[in-house]
Order: sequence, then C-alpha cells, then structure tokens
Amino acid sequence: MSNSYVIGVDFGTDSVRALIVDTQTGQAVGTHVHNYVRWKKGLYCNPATSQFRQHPLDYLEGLEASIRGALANASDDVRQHVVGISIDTTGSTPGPVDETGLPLALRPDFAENPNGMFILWKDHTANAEAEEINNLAHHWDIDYTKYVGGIYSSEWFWAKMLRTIRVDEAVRQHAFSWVEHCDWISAVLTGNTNPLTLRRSRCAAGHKALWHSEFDGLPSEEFLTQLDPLLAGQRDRLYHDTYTSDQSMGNLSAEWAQKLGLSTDVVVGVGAFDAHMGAIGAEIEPYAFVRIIGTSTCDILMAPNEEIGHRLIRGICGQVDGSVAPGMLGLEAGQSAFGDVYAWFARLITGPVRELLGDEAADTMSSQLIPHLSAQAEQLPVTANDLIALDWINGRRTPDANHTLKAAITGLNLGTDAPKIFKALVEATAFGSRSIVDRFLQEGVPISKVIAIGGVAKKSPFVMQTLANVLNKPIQVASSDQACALGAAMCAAVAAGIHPTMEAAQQAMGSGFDAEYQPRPEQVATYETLYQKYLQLGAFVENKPVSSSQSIAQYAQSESL
Ligand SMILES: Nc1ncnc2c1ncn2[C@@H]1O[C@H](COP(=O)(O)OP(=O)(O)O)[C@@H](O)[C@H]1O
Ligand SMILES: O=C(CO)[C@H](O)[C@H](O)COP(=O)(O)O
Repeated sequence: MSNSYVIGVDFGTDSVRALIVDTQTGQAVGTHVHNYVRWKKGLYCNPATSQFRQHPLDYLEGLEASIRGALANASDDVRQHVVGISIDTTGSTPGPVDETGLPLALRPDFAENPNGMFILWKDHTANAEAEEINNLAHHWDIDYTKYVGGIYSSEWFWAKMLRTIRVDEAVRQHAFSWVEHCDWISAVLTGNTNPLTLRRSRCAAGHKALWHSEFDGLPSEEFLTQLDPLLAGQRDRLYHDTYTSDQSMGNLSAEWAQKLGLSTDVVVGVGAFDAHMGAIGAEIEPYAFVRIIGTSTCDILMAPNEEIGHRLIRGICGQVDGSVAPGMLGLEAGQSAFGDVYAWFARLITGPVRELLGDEAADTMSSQLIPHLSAQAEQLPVTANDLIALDWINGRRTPDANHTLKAAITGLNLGTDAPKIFKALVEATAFGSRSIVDRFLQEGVPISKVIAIGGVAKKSPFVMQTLANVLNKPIQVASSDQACALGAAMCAAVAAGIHPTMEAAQQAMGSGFDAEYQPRPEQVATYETLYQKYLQLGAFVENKPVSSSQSIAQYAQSESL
C-alpha cells in the first residue's frame, strides 16, 4: 500500500505555512511559507491605538500560495495520495460575514474598511467592551467568565464584535454573523461558508466566545441584550454546537480541489488555534506545559477532565473540554508580547538609523541587532541589583488579563547601555512566564515538564537558557521548526481516519526534541531575588498593594533604582 499524506496549514501573525507530512513516518515532504502582502505594508493597522486588522484576501492568497508551493516541491505521487488538510490560525481573530459567510471586506463596498476585516488577536481596541462584559458577567446569575479564568479579555470575540458594531453602522447593518479565522478558512476549503451550518471550532468557541455545555452554548440572549441591545438576535445567527479537531469539516470543494490540484476525496478537518494544534505537534501529554514562544506566547496544558473536574482555574485564558484533544481539558495562558518586546527595542534603535542613514543601513542593522544584543547580554553578570523591566508592553494576558497595563524599566543610570536594557527585557519576558507557571501551581494544577516551540525557542539559546534559569525547570525544545503546522497535519490524519486518536497520530508522526535547557543553579537564586522585584514593580505599576514584606518605598530606595 502506498503512503498517505496530510497537509497542515498554520496561519501565524505575519505569514502562513503549509507542511505536507507522511502519515506513517511523520516525514515532512514539502513546505512553503507565504508572507501576507497587505499586512507587511502595515495597511489597516494603527499600533498607536492597538488596531491590528488583516484583510481576508491576505488569507485566501496565502492559503493557495502556501499549499501550492508545498506541493510544488513534493512529487506527483505525494499529490495523488494527500488524504487530509487541517488548519490552525491565530485567535481570537474574528471577522464580520454576510448571510453567505463572505467576510464584508471581500465585498467592494467594504474592501478598504478595517471594520469589515478580521480583527487580529493582538488588537486591543475593545478594552472598554471587555470591561463591560466583565462587569455584567460578574453580577449576572451565571458568571459566564468562570471557565475563562474569571476575566474576559479585549483580545476576544465578543468584545471585538461589540465594539465594531457600535462604531461602524455599515458593518452593523451588513454583518449577518461573525466567524473566527480558523472556522472561516477551513469552511472556504469545503465550499460551505454558511455561518449557520459551518462547523465551529470548540477551541475558539470555548476559549474566546464563552461557549460552554453548562450554559447550553453561548451566553443567553438576555445577557447579550443586557450588554447591548445591538446584540439582539446575534446568538441565533452564531452557533449552538461546536466540534473538536479530530472531526471532519467536510470534503475539499471542487473549486479548491482544482485550484490546488488535489482530489475532492481530501477530508478537511475542523480548525483550531495555532497554540492548541502546536501543542499536539509538540507531543503534549497530560500535565506537560507547552509554550509556543514567538511574537507572543501561548501556553497550553492538558489534563484529564475527571482530574480537574469543575475546579475553576483563576486568571488564565480558559479551560475547555476538547480544545486540544477530545476527552481532555485544554488550559490556555500566555503573554501578549514576548518576541515583540525584543522587536520593539530593535525598532527603537533602528528607527532613527532608518531616518538618518536610509533603509539599507537600517535593514542591515535590523537583521543583526537581536543576535548581536543577545551575544553581549549573555556575557553580562546576573546580580541582584540589575535593571528590572516589566513585559507588559502589549498589556498582560495572563495571569489576570489586563490589556490597559503598560511596561516599565527601572534602574537606568548613565552607565546603562543597550545590552543591559536588552538583558532586562529578556528577563522581563522570563519573569512574565514565571508568574504564569506560579499561577498554575497555586491553583493546584501540577506541571510535569516544560516543552517549547516557536521562533524564539528555536532561534535563541540565550532567551531559552534565561527562561530555564528563571523557571528553575528544564525546558525541552521540539525538533520541528513548524510544530504548529505539524500538529495541524496530525489533526488532519485523525480527521481523515488514518489514525484513531491524537495520541496515535503523535506516536506515528512526532519528531521528538532536539535541545534541552537545564537551569543553572548559580543563577537560580539571584533570579529568585530579581523575580520578587519584578512582582513588586508590577504591583506598583498596577497600583496594587504590595504583598511582600518589602514596601514600594523601600524598593524604590534600593540599589536597583
Ligand atoms: N535571535 C532571536 N532572539 C530572540 N528573539 C528573536 C530572534 N529572532 C527573532 N526573534 C523574535 O521572534 C519573534 C517572531 O517569532 P516567530 O515564532 O517566528 O513568529 P510568530 O510568533 O509570528 O509565529 C519576533 O517577535 C522576534 O522579535
Ligand atoms: O492567543 C493565541 C492563540 O490562542 C494567538 O493565536 C497567539 O498568541 C498568536 O501568536 P503568535 O503570532 O505569537 O504565534
């Protein structure tokens, strides 16, 4: 019998990649990356107001280019034996659609309107709406936020939808329903984008749209209309049932089969978020803590349903039955900026260079800057009096989402140079990670091991070693450069019936680990001291009482300030 192949497609923040994988060996036999054209030009975005929108054409072009590109470097035999495709995307990245499921921005009258596009996960324009949702939910007879850590975030579905229909009357009138990116793009492949019948992802619905079986699905019509009468009728135009990623969404449509040169027998799996499929690709097992470390971090832990039961985990981004694998509770957390903190610092340095010396000089500098600063920062001693920074440059996702928070750096003097600041920023991202790990442990969720995937995990031994020292835990890095796409491929193999379970797909197709960072005992104790200072600085910036014995006044007078 000839081999069969599956395609995993991973829509990241900047680009989409397709990976073709042998279902029996896990061998990657073709891959291609496509950068979003409009996004790269910064269109429809305004970082100063945290507005980040993506045009659906970037996704459609990327879907076709990435899959065709991956197939172009595989053999004809591979093409003939593709049996499944699954897709992961960022999230919550919802967009408004008409009755046919067409995103409004694909209609000529909305083609340039950012409110008719997909609202990227990191768009924080809906902070006020998130706050309103929290206030209402916390005083309603059911607290609808209870399975999402007790706090609704402006990064999520309802806040984004509510803000958009409030500020844009044209969108309000023409948006029949709303879809998450992962649901829409999977639906496109099947040819059925009808918002009332396309299969919606359990992962997206449970983590971002307050869907739970205990609530009989989404929050009640009464709750939604109390939140804003503009939401009247919306619940019925969304969905009641949700589907896990081992299930099929449908078959490849004739149109897309022809575009891609594949058969209509190809099964399209139900979509999910990048981090959740990435966790599958990274061979997640119960109580392993998988960190997808890139622009932001997304942390995924999976536990048997019966072991967590109805225990509520405070301050995380949700606990959802089946969001990673069926029968398991998927728990999500993360940081709204990780590599983005370093990217911000690099832009700060290269911005004036670009203006004064031109693009060529700035581009050359930009490509070398983070590795250069990392090499210098690595040589610096770690002492209890080092600079302290907060990682909240894009707000705080976990623990306890608050996207109005800002970052800070303390301890600057005339001797402070770029490597010292860079080191403090790397440590800040590690301290943010530590506060997430501590929250899981405080809530009684054990962590058996830490696994890392994503661009930063692969590219920066300095960051990963710092993280291991700060967490005081070993960190394994998955071998695959494209663990999210690999996870999507594993899901496709299950949806297509090649493997009976996610676990079986992981066993057959997993590619293991290629690095392990061990904490260095000589730095662990110093990092514990610095972490306490990070917590104190955070409390000060957040205007919260300081729980430690050391007051802010004492802290401000300490040598580090
Ligand atoms: N050598 C490096 N060391 C640390 N961070 C890096 C390095 N190179 C790139 N980065 C960071 O990696 C992030 C991109 O991560 P990646 O996983 O490739 O993308 P995404 O998160 O969009 O999927 C950027 O924020 C960038 O600042
Ligand atoms: O929250 C998410 C998933 O649940 C986002 O999709 C994720 O954080 C996007 O990240 P990146 O661009 O860093 O891969």
